[in-house]
Amino acid sequence: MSTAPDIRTELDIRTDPRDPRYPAGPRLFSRLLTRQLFGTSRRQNPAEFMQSVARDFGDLTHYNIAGRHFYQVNHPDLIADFFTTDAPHHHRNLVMQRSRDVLGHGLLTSEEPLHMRQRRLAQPAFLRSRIASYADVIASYTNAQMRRWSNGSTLDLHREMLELALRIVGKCLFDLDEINDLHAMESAVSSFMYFMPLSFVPFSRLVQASPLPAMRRLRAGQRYLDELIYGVIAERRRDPRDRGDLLSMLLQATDAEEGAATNAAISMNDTQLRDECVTIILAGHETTANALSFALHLLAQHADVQQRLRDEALAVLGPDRPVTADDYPKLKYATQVFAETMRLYPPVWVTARMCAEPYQIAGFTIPKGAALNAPQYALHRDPRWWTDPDRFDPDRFTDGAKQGRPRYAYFPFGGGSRQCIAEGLAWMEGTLLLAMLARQFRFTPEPGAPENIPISPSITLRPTHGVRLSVDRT
Ligand code: HEM
Repeated sequence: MSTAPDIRTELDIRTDPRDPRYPAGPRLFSRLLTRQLFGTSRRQNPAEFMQSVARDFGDLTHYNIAGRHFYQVNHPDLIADFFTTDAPHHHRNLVMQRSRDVLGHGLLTSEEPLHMRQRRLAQPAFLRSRIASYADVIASYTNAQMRRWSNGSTLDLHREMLELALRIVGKCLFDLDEINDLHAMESAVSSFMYFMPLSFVPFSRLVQASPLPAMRRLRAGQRYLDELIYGVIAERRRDPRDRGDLLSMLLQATDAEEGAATNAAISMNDTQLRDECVTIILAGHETTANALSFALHLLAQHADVQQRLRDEALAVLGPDRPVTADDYPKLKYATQVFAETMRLYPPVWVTARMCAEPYQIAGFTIPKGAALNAPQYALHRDPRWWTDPDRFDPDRFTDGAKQGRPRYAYFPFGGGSRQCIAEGLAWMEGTLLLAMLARQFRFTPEPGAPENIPISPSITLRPTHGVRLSVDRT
């Protein structure tokens, strides 16, 4: 996707009237009390909370939770700084730091300079030429999944998309034709996702070592994935042919920059490979599945958009030919639908960091240890950049429409040196999959289903109760 030009606009920065050292923000205790006493509004989820803070207090906001400083940046210019000039002052946030217990030191959790080195090594696996071959995987696995759907049935499409995305990542990463034990893999991955927000609570290490069922599942999941991944790595070391998958690329990767100093090729050891594989499974599975599930929900709610998507899919792909990577750039409307879905329901709904050393934003000093949030959810629904922001309208993403917005009014894949390494793959996967699904099936909501789907913002943004739709062959 081409990006919008850099348009800079005036910032709305306000000072806290009670303490000029801080930017304005809500007093959480009084807010909570008012709500308890007067029931002034329904309970907000964290994504809606950040959206309301941005709306009520300006472009840089501050609040205290349990004695900890939180700063939230709500303007595209500040988001641009967050990802570029301010990034050297940041560490990974607390959740990512504690997630090293299960993820190790992969791309998501590592700090510089390790992160940069690993990124250099992993980058070739995600180049355009390489990911083109994954289109065949996407096509055949999507066809296989659709064959299991009986005409006229009602399905939880969120479950279906989670399963499909996991099969696709298993094949693209390891060339696993059939994940032997999909259930074990799913439960390992979901126990990890369950653990990540928990890592925020005090004494989480004690909780993790406890005999609680969820923690037992976490440890079993860790053992299962370790066995699987180390097994595949050992087999590949014995027979290092290129299988065309991500792991082959990671195994071949050598760091010329570091190697130059020692005159030897530097590559990843088994632990680093394991950490990157677990990271890719986790980062590549739920994000994609959630985006696709929300897209299907929106398509079911908007029959006109669904029909336009189907018309394009039939025009580009014909009625039954398998898709290829060459189809991807021609499926312009499908890409717009995927883009607009991630505007309304960004799978990564907030980018969080921790302040590593004091620095200034808009004249305010950010103290060491403060939490920093750049909320995709709030920026993507800010009426300054999006007219009628809650309306689903894929035409916001025509080339012309994109020109009028600042680069960081929209950032589902983050930015700067930590921008999603697989962004190209994710766009291709989302676009091809949506076109294939709309070509074959019509999706309709269950009678009485709410138009606004309940959401759960945790590590990723999920549909709280899944996405139940009826599926009919076209
Ligand atoms: C719609 C799908 C996806 C979305 C919305 C998404 C979003 C993101 C975002 C926002 C980040 C940056 C996080 C941060 O700044 O802290 C990120 C990082 C990452 N993503 Fe994705 N992602 C998607 C799909 C994938 C896929 C398919 C893979 C792998 C196959 C993947 C692998 C990664 C990795 C390894 C990182 C860490 C990069 C680094 O720190 O250098 N993602 N993703």
